Amino acid sequence: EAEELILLDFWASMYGMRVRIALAEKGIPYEYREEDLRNKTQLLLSMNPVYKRIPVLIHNGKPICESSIIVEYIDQVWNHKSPLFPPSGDAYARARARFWADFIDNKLYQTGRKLYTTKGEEHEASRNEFIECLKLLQGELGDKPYFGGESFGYLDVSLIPFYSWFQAYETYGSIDFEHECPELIAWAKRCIREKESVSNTLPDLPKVFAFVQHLRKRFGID
Ligand SMILES: N[C@@H](CCC(=O)N[C@@H](CSO)C(=O)NCC(=O)O)C(=O)O
Repeated sequence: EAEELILLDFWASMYGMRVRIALAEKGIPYEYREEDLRNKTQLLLSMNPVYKRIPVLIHNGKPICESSIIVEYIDQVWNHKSPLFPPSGDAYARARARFWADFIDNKLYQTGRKLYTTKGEEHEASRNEFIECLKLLQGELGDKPYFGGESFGYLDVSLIPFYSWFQAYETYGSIDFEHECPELIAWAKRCIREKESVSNTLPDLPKVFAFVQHLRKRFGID
C-alpha cells in the first residue's frame, strides 16, 4: 500500500527543523502537520505519550520520537541517497558525531533559552556558557567545510537549525557572533548557500525573533 509519512511539528522548533532538513536531503515526500503546543492534538498525545512533544515522525502508523533519533531513522530507512551519518564501518566517527549531537541537545537549547528568559547574574552566566559552547563547536568544526567533513552530515543537520534563532540570541544575549565565532557563522552561511534542504527549511531570522519577543511578553519578561 502507499507509504504514509506524517510529521507532527512546530514551525519555530529547531528540533523539528532537523527532521525537515533530513527529509528534504533524502527527497522524501511527507505530510506536515503544525501543532499548537498550547492545545496539542490527540494524535500527538497518543503518538508521543511519554514526552507529548514534537517532532514526531509517524511512518505507516508507527511513531518515532526525539529529533536525533528520527534523523538516524530517516538516514537508515532511506539510505538510497545523501547519507547523513558517517559510514557504519567507521564506529569512531559515528560515536564522535553522537557525542557532539548530545552536547548540542544538553547545552545549547537550555543555555540559549536563558539568554531571553533571564536577567542579571543568571543571564551573564548563561551568556558566557553559550559563547563557550559555540567556541567548542567551532573547534570541532576546525578547518572542515562541514562537520561531516567535505559533505553536509548528521552534525550539520543537528546544529544548523539553531542559526535561525541567532538574531534572538544576539539581541537578548548581547552577543556579537561575528566576533565570538566567525568560522561558525561562515559555516552556517555556507549551509544556507549550498544546501537547499537548509535554505528551504529555516524560517527567516526576523520571524523567529518576533516569536521570541512574543514569548517574552507571555513570560512577562519585557
Ligand atoms: N529532545 C527533544 C526536544 C523536543 C522539544 O523540546 N519540543 C518542544 C518544541 S521545540 O522546543 C515541544 O514539543 N514542547 C512542547 C511541550 O514541552 O509541551 C527532541 O530533540 O525532539
